[in-house]
Amino acid sequence: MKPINVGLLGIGTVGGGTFTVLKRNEEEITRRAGRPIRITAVADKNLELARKVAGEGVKLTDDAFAVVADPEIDIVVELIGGYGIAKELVLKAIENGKHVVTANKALLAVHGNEIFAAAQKKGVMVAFEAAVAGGIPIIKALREGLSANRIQWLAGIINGTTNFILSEMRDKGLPFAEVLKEAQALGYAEADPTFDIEGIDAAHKVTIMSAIAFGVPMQFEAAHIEGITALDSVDIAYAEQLGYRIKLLGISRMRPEGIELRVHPTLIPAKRLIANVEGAMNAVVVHGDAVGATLYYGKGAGAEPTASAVIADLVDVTRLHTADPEHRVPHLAFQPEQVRDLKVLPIEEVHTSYYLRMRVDDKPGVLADITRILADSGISIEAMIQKEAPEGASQTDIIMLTHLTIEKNANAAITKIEALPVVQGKITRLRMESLQ
Ligand SMILES: NC(=O)C1=CN([C@@H]2O[C@H](COP(=O)(O)OP(=O)(O)OC[C@H]3O[C@@H](n4cnc5c(N)ncnc54)[C@H](O)[C@@H]3O)[C@@H](O)[C@H]2O)C=CC1
Ligand SMILES: N[C@@H](CC=O)C(=O)O
Ligand code: NA
Repeated sequence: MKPINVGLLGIGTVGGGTFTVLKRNEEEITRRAGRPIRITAVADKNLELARKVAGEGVKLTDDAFAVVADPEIDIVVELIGGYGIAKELVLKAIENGKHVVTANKALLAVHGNEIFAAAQKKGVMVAFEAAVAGGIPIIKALREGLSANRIQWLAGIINGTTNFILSEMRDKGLPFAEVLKEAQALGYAEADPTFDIEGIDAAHKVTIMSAIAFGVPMQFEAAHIEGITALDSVDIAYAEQLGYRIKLLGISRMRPEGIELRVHPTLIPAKRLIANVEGAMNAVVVHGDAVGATLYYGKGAGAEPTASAVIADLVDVTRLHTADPEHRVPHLAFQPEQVRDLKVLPIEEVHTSYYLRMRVDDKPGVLADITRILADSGISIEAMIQKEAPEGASQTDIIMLTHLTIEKNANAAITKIEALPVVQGKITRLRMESLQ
């Protein structure tokens, strides 16, 4: 059977893993795909690296556009990253009638609407399993496995670097900067690690999941994004005492009036399976009206786990290469003309519950003042701890967990509580999700 020819753009962490796994499992993969999948050209601006990884028998170049223009290439695999040259290369590959496989979530979250429209017009596939949660087949699950459902919400630990940092800080008490360096050395972090720690990478991924779960366009620019840099280790400890874990979650929920799309540190009950996902592991919970809650778990970063998803896409594209475009699974799960223009809700309209930590004067009546403001705002309290003031101290910490409310309600109540003379400084507020 004639092999399918692949041009690999970028042979770094994921590109290197893809090359290695494809070679190692060649026989198994061919049995699945129906024909051999061969990387026949590699472009990397670091030619020495390309030579070292790919060896002999493959065309090597530092000009990625030469691969994209090569008439012998059937599928272009983009593993360079970023929104710059990667966008030009992907659009050029599509224009040249080539299928594209990419792990580039940044590119798809920001320019996906344009890229998928171009691919649709040209009748080529753009496959992106590796772009979300690395090796976990979450795109396949959302796009195909759950297609009977009205998906109601999804929430995931979708950034390995930050989950690794939170786990190491909690378990070993290591400082943030040290753990970040380790995550970089292990190949988990983005080229610019602020994308990881500020929640941007997770927002890219939840934007993509939201689009294919709900049949809406990519709306990254409307996502609410908070990372883990402002997180205080005292809150990690208080959350534990209350039976919760803090995880950086990407959350998207379908509501009749719009879509919630947000990334922030989140308290989740410690007894949930997802609360126990540690290190660079990822996990996503998807809730469908028919199936209920489903959980997907696995390695979300690293060379071979991500290569696993890239190659699964190569197998899919190879199988469907000769199929009529109408018989292929739609890029974004819904038929293109069925994509709905449902907008992302502002963060003030989000429905959630809260963890509040405040420093107060250690005087009688303080608690009554605070609970009155919350009650007047229609916010009920689920749990509370008041720390004993240390010997001789005149102030103490109160930690409260609230029931569900609307964010603007919580904001108004927090402003009123902060204005009380007995409350010192700003209130620390974290969102909580029950994930049931
Ligand atoms: N590392 C990981 O665990 C994961 C990475 N991804 C995504 O996969 C993509 C690749 O990531 P990594 O392999 O980690 O990056 P990397 O930095 O290890 O590899 C990128 C490669 O592209 C080459 N390159 C850069 N500019 C180029 C250009 N103009 N022409 C040709 N080659 C060029 C670099 O020399 C490098 O070898 C990114 O989009 C990333 O977000 C997705 C999931 C997991
Ligand atoms: N930097 C990302 C890599 C995979 O997408 C992460 O840490 O999850
Ligand atoms: Na995946």
